[in-house]
Amino acid sequence: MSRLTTEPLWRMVALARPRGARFALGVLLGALATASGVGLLATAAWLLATAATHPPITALSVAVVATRALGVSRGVTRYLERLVTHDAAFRTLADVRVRVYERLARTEPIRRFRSGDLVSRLVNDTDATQDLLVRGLTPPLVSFLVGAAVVGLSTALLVPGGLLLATGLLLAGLAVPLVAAALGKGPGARQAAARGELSSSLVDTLYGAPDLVAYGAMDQAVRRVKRADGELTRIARRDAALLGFGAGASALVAGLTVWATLLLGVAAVEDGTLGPIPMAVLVLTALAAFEVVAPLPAVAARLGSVRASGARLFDVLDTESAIGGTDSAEILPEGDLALKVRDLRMRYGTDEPWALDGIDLDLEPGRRIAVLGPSGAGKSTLASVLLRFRDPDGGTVELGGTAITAYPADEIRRAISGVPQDPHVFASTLRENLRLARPGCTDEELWSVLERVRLAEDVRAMPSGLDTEVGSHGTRLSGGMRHRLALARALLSAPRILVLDEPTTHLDPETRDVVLADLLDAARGCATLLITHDLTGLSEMDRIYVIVAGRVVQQGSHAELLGTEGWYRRAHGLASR
Ligand SMILES: Nc1ncnc2c1ncn2[C@@H]1O[C@H](COP(=O)(O)OP(=O)(O)OP(=O)(O)O)[C@@H](O)[C@H]1O
Repeated sequence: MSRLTTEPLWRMVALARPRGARFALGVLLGALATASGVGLLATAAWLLATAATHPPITALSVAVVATRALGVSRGVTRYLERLVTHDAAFRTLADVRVRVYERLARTEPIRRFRSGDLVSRLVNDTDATQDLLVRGLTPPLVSFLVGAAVVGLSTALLVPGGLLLATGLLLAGLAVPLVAAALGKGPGARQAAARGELSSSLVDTLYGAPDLVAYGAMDQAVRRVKRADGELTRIARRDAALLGFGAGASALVAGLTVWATLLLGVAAVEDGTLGPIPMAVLVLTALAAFEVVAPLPAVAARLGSVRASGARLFDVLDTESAIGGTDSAEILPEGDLALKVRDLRMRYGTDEPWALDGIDLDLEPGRRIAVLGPSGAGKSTLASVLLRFRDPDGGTVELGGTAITAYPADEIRRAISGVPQDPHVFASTLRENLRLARPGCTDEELWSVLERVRLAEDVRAMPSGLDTEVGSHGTRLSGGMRHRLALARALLSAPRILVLDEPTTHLDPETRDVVLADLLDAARGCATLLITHDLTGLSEMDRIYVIVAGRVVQQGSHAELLGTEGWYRRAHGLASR
């Protein structure tokens, strides 16, 4: 890739390409608005200077009308410019957000990023794109177009005046912004990362508060938040100082140029090379011309931080998808589907050991199987391959006789639903948490599925029933209720295969037995794959696969395995025979 195509600023601008026509219209309207402003002052200067010579009123009427027209056009075109560029920028922002979310959905939950930092990337760094497009793209183009026109007009009036104005505009519109950009580069580059650090340390502290208090580590965590906040405040102060420098330097150049133009003009009037009226126009046009370049130093000072935000945004967008076939439009056949896994191999990197090292297993419609194994055996990895969060590195996984990699991930997840170890419950009502799986479903269907997972009685006892707010992460529900809710949600999506990944792992032993029995009961009739490291509920399974270090070391029914020498018997505390 060339340097241009890897430069974050350029890539951010390129994101707006589909909205190119709207941005071009925005530049045109911006140029008209700014030109109207300059024209208004130039016409007003002519009008005032001419009026001072007491001409007949008819000599002024065209200029009076022009002043009015330019005043109106300045307001209207500025309004339209804002409307068009913001509309184009917000549309681009929406496109970018969708791309970021799609990337996150395709990548196995992005473990590289801490949650607070990821939120900062999604919100602040994505917003920087809008900042660049609205403030960093249109104003420089408008300044260039209108600046050139004003210099042309001034040169036509008085050549040295035009040259002086060109020099002043280049200083205020190019040299000052370049200095501001150079000074802002370092702090700007640190700003986005500092915002991410503050956000993640805050999120960690808030979510980990009970543990931090329990271990007496709260002070340390708060100090970390304060440090991150202090760094961000220092950067913000430098940013403000830089903005002040840019505005001050620009105003100084503008003032000096206008004074110099005035002196030049007076000399030219004395020489007789310029009339007094054009002299007034020349000076006031020079004053107006600096309004054209006024926004540029502030834009340049922010480029460093916008660039760093862009780099963080593309860090997410460039994350390799862990799965292929995302463009496929294949549809799964209706009806029951058999799952067939053959010689499945998967590892997390070419230098990593095999997490799955040749797994074979079968799940026929309506049957129930368990995958049992110690921690680190590869059970969750198997679930993530089945749910298409990752692709196999070898072997096949077939659903209804076709490899799952031939289907888009969403299609597979329509057929295979999972209840993860730690199901996420959204800070909303029970109804909304359930309807996530099937948006149009009726209350009757919700109650029916709640009955199935034995949650209906608890929900009826709540004063607001289905409208009960469950709190952030479902904190107002017990662990067992959260798992039942997650299963209800999975069942609502009417899956053909249900993957229960250690569904009761965080519960106490007694609750675990009851919840698991209820979950299996509720899932009756649906092909079920139970992933577990404990021995609860295994006698209910049609077949049990024991996995150790990514390989199936034993398989059979509960009774068969108990009767066979090996891992399963030992795990049940039975001595060798
Ligand atoms: N995202 C990852 N990146 C690198 N290695 C990973 C990743 N996830 C898991 N592993 C490794 O793959 C192997 C299998 O892990 P996996 O989580 O599938 O085991 P598990 O049987 O589900 O364990 P547990 O019961 O503790 O959840 C382990 O050696 C683990 O360290």
